[in-house]
Amino acid sequence: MVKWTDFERATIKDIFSKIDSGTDTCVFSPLRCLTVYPWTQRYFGKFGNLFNAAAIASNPKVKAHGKVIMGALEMAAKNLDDIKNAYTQLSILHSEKLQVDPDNFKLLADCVTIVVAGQLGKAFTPEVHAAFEKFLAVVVASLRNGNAKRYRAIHITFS
Ligand code: HEM
Repeated sequence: MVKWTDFERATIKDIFSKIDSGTDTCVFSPLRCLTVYPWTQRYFGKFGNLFNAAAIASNPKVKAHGKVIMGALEMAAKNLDDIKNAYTQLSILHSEKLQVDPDNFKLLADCVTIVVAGQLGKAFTPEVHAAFEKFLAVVVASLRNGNAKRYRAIHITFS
């Protein structure tokens, strides 16, 4: 079980109170991810035009998906003591249905960090960064969990 200090709990809560998931700001993390790591576009065939940074930035489906991702991160922040269980369905969805290479989770998490750092400015101190990095590491590990189960199952089948 992950242990959180009072400072980490307060910091994560504070960050989500400062990020307004109703605004365009939360859109920047998938936008950045799809632009900087273009291979991630392959999972979003249904999203239409992702041809270049301008197309990605003006794509309404990317915008909507940014809010969906921030919603999932807020859900993790509200379930700090059991993110793994809170993410069970999401993890299975990404592993079994969407078949996302789990290495991509860390890339998106890094994009979220950059966006949050930009929004918080000077308030994003090294200590705040460390707390948020730990939070995202737990989110990424919880999302990877479905894959771990899948590969264990494959291993059992073939051994
Ligand atoms: C911090 C990491 C991530 C979080 C919190 C997250 C969260 C979510 C959520 C909440 C959904 C909607 C699930 C539903 O409809 O029930 C979703 C869908 C999806 N995610 Fe992720 N995701 C993450 C990373 C990624 C990455 C790295 C990729 C691919 C590179 C990806 C690809 C997708 C795709 C293709 C969908 C379906 C989109 C659609 O058809 O509307 N996700 N994700």
